[in-house]
Amino acid sequence: MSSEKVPSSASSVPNPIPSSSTPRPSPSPSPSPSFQLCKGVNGLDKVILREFRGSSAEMVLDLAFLLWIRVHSFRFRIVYLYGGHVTSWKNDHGEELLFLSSKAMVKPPKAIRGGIPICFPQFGSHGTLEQHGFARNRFWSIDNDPPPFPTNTSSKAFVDLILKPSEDDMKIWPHSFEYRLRVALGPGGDLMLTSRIRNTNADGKPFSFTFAYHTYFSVSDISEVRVEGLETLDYFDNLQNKERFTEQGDALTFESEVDKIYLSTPTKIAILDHEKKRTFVLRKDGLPDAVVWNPWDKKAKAMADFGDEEYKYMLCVEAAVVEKSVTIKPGEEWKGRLELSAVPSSYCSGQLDPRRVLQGL
Ligand SMILES: O=P(O)(O)OC[C@H]1O[C@H](O)[C@H](O)[C@@H](O)[C@@H]1O
Repeated sequence: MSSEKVPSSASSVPNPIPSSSTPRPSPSPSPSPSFQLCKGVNGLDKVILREFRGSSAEMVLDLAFLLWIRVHSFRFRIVYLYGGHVTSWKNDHGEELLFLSSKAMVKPPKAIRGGIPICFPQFGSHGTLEQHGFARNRFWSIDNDPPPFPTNTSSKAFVDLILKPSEDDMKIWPHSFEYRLRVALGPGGDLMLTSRIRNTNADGKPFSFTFAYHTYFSVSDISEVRVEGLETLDYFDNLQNKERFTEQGDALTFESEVDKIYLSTPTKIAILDHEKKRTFVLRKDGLPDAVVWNPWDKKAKAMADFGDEEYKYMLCVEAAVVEKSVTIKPGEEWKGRLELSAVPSSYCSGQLDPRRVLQGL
């Protein structure tokens, strides 16, 4: 298992979100983010993040706990505190890169259909909890006091969220934890999610969990999409009683429903969208498995929060820990990181060398 455990850290960084709603000028250029909290449209609280080199990010917190981030006025991500859920990620041309269903319900207790739901402490039905655990339909908070991140993180536009279990959560999953999620935008527009989950049990007991960043990518036409990096790997097929098989042949292509959990996957996976001439590259750390899901037509019709034809325009490739659950003792922390980039690709059938994509050449 490649999950990463790091010891507890006592130090902390200054509170990045001023408690007052009064506009606060940014401090002079510094390598750390500067913040401004003021009133935005309709009196909504707005947090503005600025980067040293002039780019900026805005976050708007509305009554429904909407958090909106904008960088350079073009690229932006929307993160709902409901579910700690990223619902939008756009490139410099304003093109949306994540799929969000037109029928998505942004209303508890239903998880939002699309974007990047967080599956924790259980992926799928691999346990006694509700499908995909409860993190995706709980209200998270802004983390005012996150422990420091390694200094090599180049991103200056980020937000830290935190989830702790409620008393009701403890009844269904009797473990105390602190789940810290940092959502960051890299200088090139990359979207980076880092999860740090700490066991804070006072009874000395370890706990185990499974996990996934259930990322819905927006694609032009599912029948024109290839996934590279998973060929020849073993997988569990959820459509065949979770039996284990080995993938044969080249890159994955799609012509019917798929719901597979690939095991011991490489740290880099590429999704090539032939029609859009775009390649998504996933880089992951601490997340050995990868789930590939498309409900196709029949299941699409059976889902109330998903359009009948929308399966054509999405593909989930989910960086995950499923086969071997993570176990952490009190005081221990697990870290799982996902980095997404979208790069132009000049893919023409038969001309692509998968190694070039996977090696970023
Ligand atoms: O409908 P949801 O609970 O959001 O789950 C949507 C899908 O998520 C994952 O990809 C699972 O492997 C699928 O079995 C499941 O159908």
